[in-house]
Amino acid sequence: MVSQLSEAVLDVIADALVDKGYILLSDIIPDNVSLALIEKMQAKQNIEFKSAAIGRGSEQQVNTQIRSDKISWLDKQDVIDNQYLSIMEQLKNGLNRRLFMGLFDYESHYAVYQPGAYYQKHLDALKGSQNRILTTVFFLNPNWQAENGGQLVIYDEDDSVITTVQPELGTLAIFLSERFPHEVLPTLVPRNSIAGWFRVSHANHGF
Ligand SMILES: O=C(O)CCC(=O)C(=O)O
Ligand SMILES: [Fe+2]
Repeated sequence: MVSQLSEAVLDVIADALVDKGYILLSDIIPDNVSLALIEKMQAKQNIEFKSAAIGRGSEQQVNTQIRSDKISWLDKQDVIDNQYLSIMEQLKNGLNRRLFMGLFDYESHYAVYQPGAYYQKHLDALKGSQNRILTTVFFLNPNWQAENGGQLVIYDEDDSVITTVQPELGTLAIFLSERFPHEVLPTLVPRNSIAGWFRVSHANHGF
């Protein structure tokens, strides 16, 4: 069964993106999907995860000074990955209908931050690059304790903290990729998440 995002939830998300550029949600991904994603991550750990790189194309490099998570990309062909991806597809269509954002595709990876891992403050997209438009981060850690660290800190354009997000199971953060610098504080215990980005089609932008 494919879970459905209600029109009311899509309205709330669209309004928040217009008003503030970001939103934190809980309870929009059904528990059975979250649990399947957790199991999937646990099964994959240590086999299929690779050190995450920064930069794009030929400039890609692993730099553990900046980020030290390990990642594994989601795949539409995988039944469990597809449960999450189909909800993101509904989000994409719902936002395009409401805001004419022209979101075209979505790429996402599981990420595991082992004890000591972090991701220094960064933007997910260069201003004006029109590559990554909207970022999503979905957390998969039941009973997260604040003293574990590992929070996602989101800053405004003047580098003041807007919000500090505990990576608790079921929380989904959505924010405009070019607008909000953010960082993952060092975690003391393993921290699991799925980070994803909606992109526009380059074909629509003269490339
Ligand atoms: O896991 C998180 O809280 C955010 C990860 C992140 O910022 C990224 O992968 O670009
Ligand atoms: Fe990021």
